[in-house]
Amino acid sequence: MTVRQFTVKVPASSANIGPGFDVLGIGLQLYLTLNVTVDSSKDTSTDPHNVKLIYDGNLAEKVPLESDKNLVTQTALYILRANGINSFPKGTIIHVNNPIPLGRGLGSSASAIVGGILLGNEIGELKLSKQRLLDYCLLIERHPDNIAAAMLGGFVGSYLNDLSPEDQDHVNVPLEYVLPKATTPKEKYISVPPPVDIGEYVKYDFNKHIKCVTIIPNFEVSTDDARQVLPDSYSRKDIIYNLQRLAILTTALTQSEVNHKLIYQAMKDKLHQPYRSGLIPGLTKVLSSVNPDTHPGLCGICLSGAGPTILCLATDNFDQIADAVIAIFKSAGVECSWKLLDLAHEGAIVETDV
Ligand SMILES: Nc1ncnc2c1ncn2[C@@H]1O[C@H](COP(=O)(O)OP(=O)(O)O)[C@@H](O)[C@H]1O
Ligand SMILES: N[C@@H](CCOP(=O)(O)O)C(=O)O
Repeated sequence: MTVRQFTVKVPASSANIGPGFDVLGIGLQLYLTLNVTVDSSKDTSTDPHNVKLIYDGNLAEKVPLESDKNLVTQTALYILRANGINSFPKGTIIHVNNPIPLGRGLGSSASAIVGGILLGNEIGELKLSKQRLLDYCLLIERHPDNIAAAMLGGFVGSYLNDLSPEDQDHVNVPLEYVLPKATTPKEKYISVPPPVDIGEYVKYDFNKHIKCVTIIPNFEVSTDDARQVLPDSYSRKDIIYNLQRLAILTTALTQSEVNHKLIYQAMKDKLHQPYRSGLIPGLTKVLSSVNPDTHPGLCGICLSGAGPTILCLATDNFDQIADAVIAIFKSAGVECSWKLLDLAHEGAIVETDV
């Protein structure tokens, strides 16, 4: 009888940080954990790929426990298949603990994908680097911002490389070929590794006095839906508006003396937030009424990821800032909870139990 045990731990994330749509992300100290045991004496044969999944967390009733339907195990099966392995070993038991709320803009899907890729890397003993594992993640979540933050931790910027036409076709395959559905023909399953170096990533410093106040409305916005409402093209004026702020923001957040007003202005956006306001009652008012003059200590305010969570970066007065946002949402008929979170500087890890 062989027993193997390890734990995968992946931080939540907040993507975009205002002007950095699909570019910036920060890892947050709220962790998806996968406690994995492989014990060949345990019978897991009722699952098509030998896994018994146990899930604790928000909206647990919505999370499938079959390995070919659950995002974490589907993702692990993709990286295993791409490396010649078609199943988990017999007796694989995965206990998932997920405090990251689903569909709220705190990167739950990015954490699940990064967790699934690390799970597959460990189960298959593939020993791939994080840079290479990010290539696998990007075949599933095709914007790098929160994937990079979840994998690497800290405050991260990323871009996607120009690929050859064949590599670009590979990256653009329908998602159901990467994470097959029951209706996907077997011959369409992606079972080869992704192109190498799909993206590039840099970690910036981040002033340690700046904390993340996350105000979480009690409804979900699917990231897919929130991307559907965005236009296909933008005016030169709006693109320049965001580029100017992005250039200032990545340095402003690193400076030892926090310049609240500079950060506040640099966190404004014209590429995604205005279009998403139709999905999030109260958003326009929240973004226009809570500022460093009305709420000292606030550095900047933006939609977290695709929303509906609001991210306030702040050095002080966290409760008052959260209360102000909650009151505005309440007047729009939306109830919220909130969390004060620090940056997760380290990113995703695998801890092997002896
Ligand atoms: N730990 C998890 N296990 C299984 N599925 C998950 C997990 N985390 C997220 N998901 C899936 O991802 C969906 C949310 O993804 P998405 O719309 O991108 O929102 P988010 O902003 O939370 O990433 C969930 O409804 C669920 O289907
Ligand atoms: N850049 C993406 C980020 C989505 O983040 P999520 O946490 O909401 O999944 C976007 O804004 O669409």
